[in-house]
Amino acid sequence: MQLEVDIKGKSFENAAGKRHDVLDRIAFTLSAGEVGVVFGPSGCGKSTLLKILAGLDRNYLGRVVHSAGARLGMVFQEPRLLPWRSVEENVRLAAPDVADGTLSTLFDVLELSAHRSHFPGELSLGLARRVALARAFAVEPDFLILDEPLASLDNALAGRLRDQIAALVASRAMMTLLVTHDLDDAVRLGDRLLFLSARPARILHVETITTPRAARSEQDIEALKSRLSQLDLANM
Ligand SMILES: Nc1ncnc2c1ncn2[C@@H]1O[C@H](COP(=O)(O)OP(=O)(O)OP(=O)(O)O)[C@@H](O)[C@H]1O
Repeated sequence: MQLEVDIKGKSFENAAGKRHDVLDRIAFTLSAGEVGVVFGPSGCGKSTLLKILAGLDRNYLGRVVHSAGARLGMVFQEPRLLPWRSVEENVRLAAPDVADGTLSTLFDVLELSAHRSHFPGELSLGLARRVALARAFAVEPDFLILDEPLASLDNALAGRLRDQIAALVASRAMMTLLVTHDLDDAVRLGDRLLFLSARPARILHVETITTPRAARSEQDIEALKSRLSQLDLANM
């Protein structure tokens, strides 16, 4: 299972017909079992890139090749749950064939077991994000896209959710692509970090982390962060 991305450009037109270039050349591959992290300044085109990779936007130059039949799981910045359906129904609607055991394990890992019958309006943002993650994983995806899954959560909650995501990602050999603004999350979760430029986004630097996620010590993480934060990305 592999994703091959070779985007040569993406632009939008404003109401006056003026072209607005959002993506420049973006080429990379991602294999099953790998977590790619897209890291870039606000507004550089990350969500636009994810929409293209998810097949939601086909209006771009270049090509994106997925393996035939690849199942996609996607978690947006906003959890997008159906408000009139319970937590469990939200997940089952997306994954009607999910086995009861798989669902219980997922709810267990994401600490959602006590919330199965709650409705989205009763959930905090952190809980709603976990439901959106459960829904994406219940589909047993081959390609998982996570758009800033830890944004707007306090440090303790974000840390717990990051560990839960790491556990879920390790449980299935899929391709994962995660967008984040946070270098710490990037080096803790990613195998390949794609550093994007300001708009129109192009890849400035690719960092491949060879130490497996579970074997990365705090010292490794700090050393990596310190080296990456010294990259002169503005002048690449
Ligand atoms: N449908 C659209 N029509 C016109 N312009 C758009 C559209 N979608 C996005 N843009 C523009 O494309 C640029 C990149 O937006 P995008 O949301 O992809 O950036 P981002 O890197 O995900 O931002 P953030 O980090 O703030 O989430 C912005 O200038 C935005 O205004």
